[in-house]
Amino acid sequence: MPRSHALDRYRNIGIMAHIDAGKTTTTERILFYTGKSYRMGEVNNGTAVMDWMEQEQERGITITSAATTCFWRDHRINIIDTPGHVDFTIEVERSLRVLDGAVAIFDSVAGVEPQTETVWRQADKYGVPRMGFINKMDRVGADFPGCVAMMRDRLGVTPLVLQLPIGSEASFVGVVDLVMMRATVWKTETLGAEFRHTDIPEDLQAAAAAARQALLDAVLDLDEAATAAYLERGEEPSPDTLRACIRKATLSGGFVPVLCGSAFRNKGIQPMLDAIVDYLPAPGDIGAIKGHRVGGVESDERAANDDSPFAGLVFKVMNDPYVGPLSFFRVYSGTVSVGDSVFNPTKGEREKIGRMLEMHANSREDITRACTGDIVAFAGLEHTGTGETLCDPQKPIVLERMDIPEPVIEIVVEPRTDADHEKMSAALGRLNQEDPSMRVSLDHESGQTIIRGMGELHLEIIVDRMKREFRVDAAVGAPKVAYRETISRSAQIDHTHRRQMGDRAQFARVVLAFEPLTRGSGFVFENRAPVAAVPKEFVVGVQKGLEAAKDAGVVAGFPVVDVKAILLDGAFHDVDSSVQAFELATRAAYREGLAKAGPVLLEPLMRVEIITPDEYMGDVIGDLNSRRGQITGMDQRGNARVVTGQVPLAAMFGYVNSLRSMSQGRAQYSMQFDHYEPVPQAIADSVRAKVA
Ligand SMILES: Nc1nc2c(ncn2[C@@H]2O[C@H](COP(=O)(O)OP(=O)(O)OP(=O)(O)O)[C@@H](O)[C@H]2O)c(=O)[nH]1
Repeated sequence: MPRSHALDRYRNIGIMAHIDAGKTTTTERILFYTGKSYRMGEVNNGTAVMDWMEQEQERGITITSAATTCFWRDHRINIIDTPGHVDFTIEVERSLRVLDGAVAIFDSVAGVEPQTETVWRQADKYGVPRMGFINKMDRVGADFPGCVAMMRDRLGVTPLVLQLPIGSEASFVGVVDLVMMRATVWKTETLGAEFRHTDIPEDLQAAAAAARQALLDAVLDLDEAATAAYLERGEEPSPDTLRACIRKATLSGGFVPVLCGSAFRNKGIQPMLDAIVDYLPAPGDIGAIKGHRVGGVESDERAANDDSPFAGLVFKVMNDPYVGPLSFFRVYSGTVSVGDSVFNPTKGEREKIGRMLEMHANSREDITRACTGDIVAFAGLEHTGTGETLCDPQKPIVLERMDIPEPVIEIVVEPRTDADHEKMSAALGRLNQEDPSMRVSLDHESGQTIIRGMGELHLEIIVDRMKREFRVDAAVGAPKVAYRETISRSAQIDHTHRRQMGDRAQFARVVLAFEPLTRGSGFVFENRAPVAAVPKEFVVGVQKGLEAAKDAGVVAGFPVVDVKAILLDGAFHDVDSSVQAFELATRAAYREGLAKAGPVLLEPLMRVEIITPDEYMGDVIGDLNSRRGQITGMDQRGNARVVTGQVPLAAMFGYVNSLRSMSQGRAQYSMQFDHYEPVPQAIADSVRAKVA
């Protein structure tokens, strides 16, 4: 079966934005104009077709990244929705991993907002070419040049202004197209509004000429012949030549085409679609995808074409009410058909491709084959989770895994009945498969289940889904800071476990050293004991003991990280020693050893940015200081002040309400995990007192 579109007619793109910049509205419009959305959803009344989950509709925010296929100018555009809320960074990373280009939506009044900056930096990491769409040109205070300047200043890019707005705020009617040097004006604001091309309005001619000149200066030297013709003979480049130069500049990174419009008023969407086709990369432009060494699988790469061995990445697993778990998948190389048996090299398991779907905004189509560049959903995969590779079993490759951020906040959930208990473990297993940034663990002492996540909202949504989708009835505790524990110096313990139980005795001796490691190393075990002192079978007991013990430290029972435990020596008895005896000896040695090694409590420190009108600046700073915050920067942005700082998460609960009342609702903030740091002694004491 031949492919429907050549690979150079594919665009796998993401739409990224700060909350409320208009990502959902813009996506909706794109789907409408590309003809796949039959009913126009409006975010304000909660029927947007991209937002499928109930929670999203209720909250009016986009949480999951669903992929949607649509068509424009005989190109196949796959849109991967990326969330704007920083609680969902992992979702952003996931989608950035599989998209080739992105459209960043800016609010013309707010400009470059903190989360856009965050997502922008993430996109830098993945080298994703981008274009900008300055939305909401109809809003009071819309400032196109201000936004462009902010892109330059805050994002450090060279904006390629391809349009100028005609009118602003209520009088915004269209754009000057600087490639064609003509105006595009929308007749009405209703959906499906037609546009017409006219001459550039007189009062914009000088500005348009200057902006066009700036554009030529920025990109024309990417085409030698065009530069020569222009410089020597004064010949203007043809639109195609100019577009080719803009494309080259965009793909090389650093240059960002900028367009404008108003998604809500249906202006500017069609030219944006043209620009996606003209300037954003096709899968072939990205080059071969690299795999990395894991276990027996060597590092390798795959060229992006149908003849390469099959390989691709599951970037999203979501539970679909009709089909069950759906795994969104990007094919990087080769092709895959229904009935194929493919290989998951991370799990070492085969998967059978039973059903394959192409997702549209509000319909799905069963397909039998997917080719390089396609984004499809597999139904019924058994073993594969988010971030894992599926490939040709004869040619295994592991495509890179994504960075998963540290969870900083936790809640305790207690199912009401035994039946709920069972449902809950199934539900959490499923949710975890969808979302590797949530962690589930069992408190060994209390037997309670603990869920850890990225932020209050993240946990709230997990619990909400557990209750609604999986019908689990559970008592849920208040969110708490996910503290960690570590040690500040090395210590060595020689512990002998001896116990008489009836006519049986238990014996094990372990010599364990505990050493601090650098942040982010986790808990590591090393065995250096001679086999004659501790035979292999008993080393298992030591490992088991540490495994169980590391979840609870000696300061206040939080997980222990950045510690190396080394088994140096030991002793056993032919009859009385057992795995269990070694496990018990290790647990005792662990408690003693950690207590000797200067244990400390670590807390998550958050990077906070607050944007406030000048008059509340003093209050905002005073309040941050009272929250143990450290101010790291103060800046002016437009007529607002920007305060940045680091504040312990523990001091930030309910901050949104304080800030609101402090500034009469005018200040905003955003917050993100930065690193773990030791807690001051007085605070550590109070945390311990609360836990005890
Ligand atoms: N005036 C005006 N309002 C707009 C425009 N585009 C979107 N909006 C409004 O801005 C609000 C946010 O729009 P969304 O499309 O939900 O923004 P979003 O970026 O998807 O937001 P999240 O899903 O929360 O990340 C809604 O009330 C929209 O109606 C626009 O062009 N002009």
